[in-house]
Amino acid sequence: MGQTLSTTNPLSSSFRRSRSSLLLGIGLLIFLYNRHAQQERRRQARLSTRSDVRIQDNRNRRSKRVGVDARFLAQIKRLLPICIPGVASKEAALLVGLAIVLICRTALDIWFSGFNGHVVKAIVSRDRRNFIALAVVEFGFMMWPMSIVNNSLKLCISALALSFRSRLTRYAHEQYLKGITFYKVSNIDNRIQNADQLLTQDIDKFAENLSHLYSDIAKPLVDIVLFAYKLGEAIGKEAPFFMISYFIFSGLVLRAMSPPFGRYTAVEQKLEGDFRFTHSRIITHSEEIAFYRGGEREKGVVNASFDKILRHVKKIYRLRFANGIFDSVLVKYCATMTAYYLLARPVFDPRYATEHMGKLDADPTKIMEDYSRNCKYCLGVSGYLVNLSQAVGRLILAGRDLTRFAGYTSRVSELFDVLDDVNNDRYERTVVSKDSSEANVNKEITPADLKGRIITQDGVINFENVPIQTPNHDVLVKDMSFKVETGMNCLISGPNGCGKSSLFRILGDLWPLFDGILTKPSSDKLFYVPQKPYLALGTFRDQITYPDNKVQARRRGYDDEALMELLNVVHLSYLVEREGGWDAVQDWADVLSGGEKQRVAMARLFYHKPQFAILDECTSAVSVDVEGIMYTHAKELGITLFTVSHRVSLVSEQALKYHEWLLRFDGEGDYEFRKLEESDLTAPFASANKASASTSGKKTRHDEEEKSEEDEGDEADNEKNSMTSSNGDD
Ligand SMILES: Nc1ncnc2c1ncn2[C@@H]1O[C@H](COP(=O)(O)OP(=O)(O)OP(=O)(O)O)[C@@H](O)[C@H]1O
Repeated sequence: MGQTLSTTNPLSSSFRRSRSSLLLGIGLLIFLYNRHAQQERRRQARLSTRSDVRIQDNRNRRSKRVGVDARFLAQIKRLLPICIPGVASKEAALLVGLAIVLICRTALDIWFSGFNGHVVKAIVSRDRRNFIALAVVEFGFMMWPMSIVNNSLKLCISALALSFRSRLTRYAHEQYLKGITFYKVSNIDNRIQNADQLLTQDIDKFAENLSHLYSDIAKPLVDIVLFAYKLGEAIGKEAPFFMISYFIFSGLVLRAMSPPFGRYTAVEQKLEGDFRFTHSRIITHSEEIAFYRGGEREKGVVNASFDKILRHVKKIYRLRFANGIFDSVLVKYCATMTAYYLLARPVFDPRYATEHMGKLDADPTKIMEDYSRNCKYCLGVSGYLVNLSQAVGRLILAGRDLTRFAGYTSRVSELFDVLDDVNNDRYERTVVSKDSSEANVNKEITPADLKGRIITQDGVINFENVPIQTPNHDVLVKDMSFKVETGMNCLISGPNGCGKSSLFRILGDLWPLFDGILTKPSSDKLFYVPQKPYLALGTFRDQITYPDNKVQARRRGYDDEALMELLNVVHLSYLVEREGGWDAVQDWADVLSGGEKQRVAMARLFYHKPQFAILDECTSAVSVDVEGIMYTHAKELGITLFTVSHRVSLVSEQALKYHEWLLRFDGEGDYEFRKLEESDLTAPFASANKASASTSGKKTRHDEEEKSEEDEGDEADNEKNSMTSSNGDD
């Protein structure tokens, strides 16, 4: 029989008897709350990456302010439609599913809190039948929905994160690999320095945080409302209010007092990245380092980098130790005191109990049941007080994580902003000032700056008053005019950095056309063969047909037999057998020698049969006889050649036979374009080439260059002196 609690009530003695276990229980529940909070923190720490909240202007090293503000909301507004394209999308369905699972989870928590109380009551009152009905039958039945709901929650969150990542990554790939945006992002615009990291890790972290954020905010909110209501019913309305207020207060104090661990994590990740980089350099350049016996030197470099990490991490540990003491006192022990007070108050204060709970039951088993329901933590599912505390704790942590999430949001939306801009011919670039006393300057290129006009026409390349200007706005040649038609094979020469490659970057649409008129065939009819050819990931066949794949090659009439004919031309047919057939997949950059790579690139040129080919010192490692065969074949295919070399005299006699025109830069802003003349070839070089070609027959251009090294200085002078006119159209 229940009766109103009074100071003489026998209930007081029974309460005293169970007081020690009650105190133990409260301590346990606070400990468990704190453990949960720690687990949450650890989970979030795992989510952090090297980029984390490092939102920095890479050039100027200015830290951008990233926070939960209007800018953040605008960025979210922009990114959300990419993640959730519509109400009929898979992501919308997953969100609804997740909401349903979250509600089920809360309903089960409430059920369990009550159930737990009943079990304790059955044990305390030694009611075996009731205990078996509860602990075996009811629990045996309910464990299935509990297990299913818990795992559904994890599944929904993971599926949502994966869907978000998939949407964002595909969108980013679409933008990044559209045309040559990937080139422009790193070569013309320089707002983002590490597109690879943004496209891989940062998008992934953003998606993961976004998917968790929904459950991390929605579920605690639902829990707080429901458990506060239930707890209010059980021990009075003031209790949940008091507990929530305390957690909010402690959360705010902790937030204000904590050192900037987010920033420290970012620095740590950067140092880790630098450390990884020192090791990856050793792997990439292992051969060169081994030849130099540079192990000791490299050990110094990697150890220095590792020491920086150690120093930083030790500093973080010291700060965490000091902060942890304060954190424990405020969140763990003061919260324990608050909970003691709240749970004991109806027992000690009969007026409060009568006022808030009607009357308190005197039956000790009922008190035990109430205690269990209200606060006890059992089998991972907790009572009202623990649930409420956990919900508030999760909300506080979610608030903290929102700042980190704002960091990811900023990085991902910055990536998309830059991609958008670049795709619309808007570029921004921080230019390092030539005068060290001046600050770096920000330069912009907008569509209004691009006054040049491109006319697409087959069989001709015509530069009319085109400036050769770098993305930094450095003018290499102020005003260039020359015209090359089909069959006018042309040598391009000039000193280092004079603008030879820049000319072709403009021709290939890699760099913007600031002024003048450029008439040229469409980009697919121009082909660039660099000194170090790019070898793609894929089969041996792919190396010849790049960027076409097998199917596209077939469509162009190239089966394996036809491709073998191309290999015969460049004397590479033996490679098919050596490397295990056309479908063999290797790391081709490692497997092929320098000369083989260049010959693969020539075979690729013949496969594409462009109208014009730019040969950028691409035969330097090829034997002279094979070089001649390649030029002949190019001519037979009707490919007009632009061959780049620092000096005319360094071009082999073989190559010269196939060129009639000369475009020569003087390195000081002037150029000449005219017919190639005998006098352009200095006698010693011509004879040296002839001699080496006739004696060895297999000598490479490198060998020839070395032989003539001594004479290079004189040759350069000769060339400069032979410049007759400037800015002249032939
Ligand atoms: N992406 C870029 N942004 C800004 N400036 C660049 C860029 N690429 C090259 N430059 C600058 O343009 C100038 C001309 O470079 P370019 O590559 O055209 O020289 P080059 O004549 O081909 O030299 P080399 O014979 O050494 O290959 C150099 O001063 C170089 O620093």
